[in-house]
Amino acid sequence: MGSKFHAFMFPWFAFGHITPYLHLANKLAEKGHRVTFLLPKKAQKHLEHLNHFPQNIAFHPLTIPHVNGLPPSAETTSDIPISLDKFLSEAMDLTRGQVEAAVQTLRPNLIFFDFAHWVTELAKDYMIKSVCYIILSATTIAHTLVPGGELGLPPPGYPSTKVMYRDNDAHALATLSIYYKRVYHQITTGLKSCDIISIRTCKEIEGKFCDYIASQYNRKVLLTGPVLPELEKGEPLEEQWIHFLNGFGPGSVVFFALGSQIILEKDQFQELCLGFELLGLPFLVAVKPPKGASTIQEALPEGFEERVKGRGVVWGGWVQQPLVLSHPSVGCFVNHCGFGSMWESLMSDCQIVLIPFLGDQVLNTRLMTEELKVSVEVVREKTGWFSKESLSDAVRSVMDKDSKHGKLVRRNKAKLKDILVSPGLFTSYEDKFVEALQEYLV
Ligand SMILES: O=c1ccn([C@@H]2O[C@H](COP(=O)(O)OP(=O)(O)O[C@H]3O[C@H](CO)[C@@H](O)[C@H](O)[C@H]3O)[C@@H](O)[C@H]2O)c(=O)[nH]1
Repeated sequence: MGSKFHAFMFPWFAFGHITPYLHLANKLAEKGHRVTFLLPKKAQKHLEHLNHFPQNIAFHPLTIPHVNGLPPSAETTSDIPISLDKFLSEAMDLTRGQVEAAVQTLRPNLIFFDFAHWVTELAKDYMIKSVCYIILSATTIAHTLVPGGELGLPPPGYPSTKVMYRDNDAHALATLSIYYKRVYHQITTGLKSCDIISIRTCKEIEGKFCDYIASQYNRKVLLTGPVLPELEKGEPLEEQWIHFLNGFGPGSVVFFALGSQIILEKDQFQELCLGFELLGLPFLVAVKPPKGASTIQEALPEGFEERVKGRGVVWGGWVQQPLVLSHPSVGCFVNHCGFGSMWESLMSDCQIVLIPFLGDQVLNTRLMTEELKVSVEVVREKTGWFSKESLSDAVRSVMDKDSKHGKLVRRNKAKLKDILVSPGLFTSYEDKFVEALQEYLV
C-alpha cells in the first residue's frame, strides 16, 4: 500500500514512553501519514512543543478514571512514586471504553500500544492492525519478558552471559518485584497477540537480543532504530546553562541526570553531592529534590554550596539534556541508563558513567559496560548504597587522561558512535519500518 495510513498511538502513561512514541509519530507525519495520539489530558500541554506536524498529529485527550489508591490528580508516572504505578495501570485499563469510542469514530488503520495489551482484542473487533511498539531495550524484553524467564533470571536460550543481574542488584529487583507480575502479563500478552512487534532499537547494538525475541515469539520483529528527535528543530539551550558551561574548558564538565522518575533518599542525595565535591571537576547535577524535601537547597549537605561555588551546580528541575550533552564543555555524562538517556549518551561525545536504579536500567548498563564496553558502572554495595568514593572513582577512571581503562572505553565508544552516525543508518531503519507497515496494510 503506497497510500497514506492513519495510526492511533496509545503508550503507557509515562513521559519515558509517551515522548519516544511522539518522536515516532513525527517521523510518520513527516511522510504524510496521520496520527491520533491518545494521552492523559494534563500531559498534552507538556508535549505540544514536541509535535512538529500538528496538521498530521492530533492529540486525543483521555480522562483518567478514579481508582482507589491513585491520588486524584495523578495522570502519569511522574505524578506518583513507583509503588503506586499499579493503580495508574488499573486506571489505564479503565480507559478502554474511551479508546474504543475513538476507534469506532475515527476508524484508524493501525493502533500502536505497549502496556495496554487489550488493544489487540479491540483491534480485531474493528479489523485494524495492532502494533506492539516497545520503547524499552530489546535486551530487557529478551531477559525479562519472554515466556520461561522469572524475576531476575533469564529464560532458556537467552543470548548473553554478561547482560545479567548480580548480587548487588537486589535493590533494583526489589523495586521491579512491585510491578513485575502485572507488567509481565501485559507485555507478554501484547507481544503474543499483536499483529506486528516492533522495537525502538537497531541491530548494531542489540541484534542478537532482537533475533532471540523473534525466535521466542515466533514472528518477525520490525526495528525502528532509536528515532531520535532533531535537536535543531527544538528550542536552543537556556541562557543560564550556556553561560555556566561556557565558563569551562572543552570536555571538562561532568553532567549528572537520572531521567524523569528517580527520586533519591536524602542521605544518598547528600552522598552524591559529596562525591562531586570529592571529584574536584566542574559539574552540573540535575535531579529531583530527594524524598522528604521540597527543594534541593534544603537538602544539600552543610556548607556544600560555599565549598563548590563557581565550580558546580545542583539543580532541582528539568534541563534540556540532549542540548547540555552537545555543549562542548561537557565531557562526561553520569546517568541511570534509562533507554532514552542510553541513546543520547551514545550519540554524544561524552564519556559515560552509569548508575542504574530500576530493572531495565541495570540490564542496559550491563549491555553498555560489559557487552559493548563503552562505559563504566559505579560500584554499589549489597544494600544498593553507592559511596562518594565509588562515584568519584568511576568518573575519574574515564576522565583521567592517563587512565588505561578510560582510553579503552573512549576508543570503543568512538568506534560505535561512528557506526551509529554513518549517513542514512537511522533514516533507513525508519523508512524500512514504514514500508513494512504499508505492505502489511495491503
Ligand atoms: O532533566 C531532564 C531529565 C530528562 N530529560 C529527558 O527525558 C528523557 C528521559 O528518558 P530516559 O532516559 O529513558 O529516562 P526515564 O524517563 O527516567 O525512563 C523511564 O523510561 C525508560 C524508557 O524510555 C526506561 O528505560 C526507564 O527505566 C524508565 O525510568 C530523555 O530523553 C532525557 O533527555 C531531560 O531532557 N531533562
